[in-house]
Amino acid sequence: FKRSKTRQHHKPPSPPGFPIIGNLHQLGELHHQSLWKLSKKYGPVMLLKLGKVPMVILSSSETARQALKDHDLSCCSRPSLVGHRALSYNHRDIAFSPYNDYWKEVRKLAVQELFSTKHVNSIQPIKDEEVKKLIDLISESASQKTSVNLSKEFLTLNVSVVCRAAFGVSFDGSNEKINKLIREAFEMLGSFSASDYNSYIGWIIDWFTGLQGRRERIVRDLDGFYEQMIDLHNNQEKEQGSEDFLDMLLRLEKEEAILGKDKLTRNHTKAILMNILLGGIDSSAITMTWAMAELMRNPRAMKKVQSEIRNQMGNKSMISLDDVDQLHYLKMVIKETWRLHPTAPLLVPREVMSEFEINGYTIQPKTRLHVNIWAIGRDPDSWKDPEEFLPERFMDSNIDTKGLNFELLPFGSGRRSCPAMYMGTTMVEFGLANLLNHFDWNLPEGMVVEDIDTEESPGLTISKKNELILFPVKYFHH
Ligand code: HEM
Repeated sequence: FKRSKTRQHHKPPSPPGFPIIGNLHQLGELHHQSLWKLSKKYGPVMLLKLGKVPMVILSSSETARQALKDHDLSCCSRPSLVGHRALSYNHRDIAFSPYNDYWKEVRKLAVQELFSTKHVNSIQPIKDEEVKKLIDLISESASQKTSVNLSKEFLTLNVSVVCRAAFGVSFDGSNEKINKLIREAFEMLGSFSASDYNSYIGWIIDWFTGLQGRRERIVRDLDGFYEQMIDLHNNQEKEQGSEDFLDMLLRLEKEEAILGKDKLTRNHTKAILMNILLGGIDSSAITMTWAMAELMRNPRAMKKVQSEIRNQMGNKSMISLDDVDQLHYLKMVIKETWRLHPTAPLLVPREVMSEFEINGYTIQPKTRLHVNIWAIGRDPDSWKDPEEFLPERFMDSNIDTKGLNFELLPFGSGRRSCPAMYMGTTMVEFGLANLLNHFDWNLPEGMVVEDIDTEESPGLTISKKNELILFPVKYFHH
């Protein structure tokens, strides 16, 4: 008895659940918030049962470090979830692929060809043009004294940049449909599907709640969109040396290239397009919207960031990527935005491959693992006055967002961290710097600072639920 007891696994604490559903009912609409509340009672390593599936939630920087650094290799696979599977053509993408040779090679290819500093800098002219277009559009609103829906405009800006940069395709004027499709896809990806927790009756529940139908429609619409992009591509005359990322994928497809053990097919190409489309557009747009919302809620920080930009840039009509490097307060504003509003609050779920321990608790293979970076950003052990938006907290600190400071992980950490950190960060910094330079921003008539809410809409990524609508006033340098 003594021997069997010492061999017993030490399970993390769990909130009590119900038979069959386990803790599913405790997830609420905004999972990260419900899990944050539960973690205050059950601690930074918590085990939940979703149906039969064990899920561990880590809610402190220290436990995140243990998982993502010390045991990264034991937990860097992804679970096979119904929604992810459908959107990724059976995990043929980068983000939802399990840890295998295909994933290693396709990620390496994307890092070299698309996300490298060299490539990101080479697409700067596209960003310049698209940001200029947005400035012109907002200037028009300023002169007409009409409002601008920043949530929508940031999404449109990022659709244009990403589609032009990665696929060489412009969708001027037809972005509305894509914007909606992307948002719906993320909501679907973040919703917990019953089929993932009960393989016998789950699909009936999903069918009954309409999730299955919605999923099928989104997958069909996105597929149509990729086809459209590929067609446009095939019909374009390309000059030599002007191959973009999609050209390269189509070429590799033709050459029947092998990545890991997989021969690259049309479905692989589409799955990779999905990652770029969903990963690339939504996250930057969401961050830009939250940053503007927080600056509007904190006029002192708004004044300070605008003074920095305007004093340092003089009357430059366009702030370049190099200029942005000198804008230290702007960078602090963006870090503070990511602390309070991380794009993917629970990161992308991981799956444990081999047993390891965190804080003395055993984490078993096949467990789903989430790191609640939303909770970590509000942890009073890591942050003083965590609810306050205070960019100055980064003034004398070395904390950055590259995945080595576990109290701030907007891009995750370890093998599965975001491969497009540089691309995402530069997009956010560049876009915000220019808009803050060119315009002052007012609230709609009758609205006061306290009326700007921070309600979130659910999903794998959390956008601002109520759109941010502001009145621009053109700023002229004296
Ligand atoms: C502000 C911008 C961005 C933020 C905050 C962000 C955040 C994240 C996060 C939190 C993850 C999951 C990390 C984990 O599970 O540990 C991730 C993964 C990923 N992101 Fe980003 N991202 C951004 C921009 C982009 C862009 C521009 C692209 C592509 C064009 C992109 C493509 C990806 C891909 C492919 C993965 C999956 C990596 C893997 O599983 O190996 N992201 N991102």
